Amino acid sequence: MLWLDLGNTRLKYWLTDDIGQIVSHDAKQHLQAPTELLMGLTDRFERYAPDFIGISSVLGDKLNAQVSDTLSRLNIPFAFVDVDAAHPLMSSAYDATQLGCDRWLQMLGAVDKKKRQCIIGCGTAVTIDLIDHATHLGGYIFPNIYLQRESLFSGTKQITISNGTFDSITQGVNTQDAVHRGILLSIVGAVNEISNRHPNFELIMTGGDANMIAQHVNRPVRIRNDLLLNGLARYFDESKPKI
Ligand SMILES: Nc1ncnc2c1ncn2[C@@H]1O[C@H](COP(=O)(O)OP(=O)(O)O)[C@@H](O)[C@H]1O
Ligand SMILES: CC(C)(COP(=O)(O)O)[C@@H](O)C(=O)NCCC(=O)O
Ligand SMILES: [K+]
Repeated sequence: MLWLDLGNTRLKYWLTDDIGQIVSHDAKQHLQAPTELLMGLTDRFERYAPDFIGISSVLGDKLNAQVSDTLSRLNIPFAFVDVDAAHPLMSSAYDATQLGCDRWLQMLGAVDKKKRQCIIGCGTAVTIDLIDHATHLGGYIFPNIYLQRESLFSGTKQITISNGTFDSITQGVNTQDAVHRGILLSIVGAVNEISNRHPNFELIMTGGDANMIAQHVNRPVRIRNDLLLNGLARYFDESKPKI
């Protein structure tokens, strides 16, 4: 199988064998041109001859149509994930027509009916979602640290920071530190607040910035970078008659 995750910043793929073991995987920045990136990867995909391609995309109809065109040339059946708020593994209170399928798949990949879980996606957007014994209660969406820095940069005259590192939440005594530490605190603070409000929910983080954020959270966080892949596998396993 070939599994594709088209996020707002990166395309991730996993090639798995008959028993579900990963034989090849990678994550690449697509710079809003996922089809060009996919075309460059088709040789590699063809070499593994997957019998199905399962896709999670949050890139919208126009880019998804281009992705479909590109994949059609491989002559391998493929399907995009549709959010199902009444899935047998997890029901959701969220408007299913709006919920990002990556968010949903990350939850589907983690859900455990015996637990209370808080899934934090640390991608282009930071998302926090609460699941109570396999019912998705809803969540929150934040711009990630880089988007926050860009908006501060473009909305002010005296803040011209374009680089620097997000490594501390201690107060800053110069603009560069105040900006970076303030932004990191806004995300870490939100996670800590959710953690305080929902002390019985296990904190689970995934996505490109998970390690950076997790270090500053005041409660143990489980990092799981297999959630989306796990969600894709669970989804297509349930919907097998369709493929
Ligand atoms: N090699 C990399 N290229 C781009 N971003 C990376 C890389 N490694 C880690 N990241 C971090 O990953 C974040 C994007 O996370 P990701 O989960 O891939 O997002 P999305 O699903 O929105 O594409 C970026 O904000 C960046 O900080
Ligand atoms: C919230 C997201 C932008 C996160 O995307 P990502 O950071 O993984 O690229 C994406 O899941 C999305 O576009 N969702 C639609 C809005 C919603 O979930 O309500
Ligand atoms: K993502």
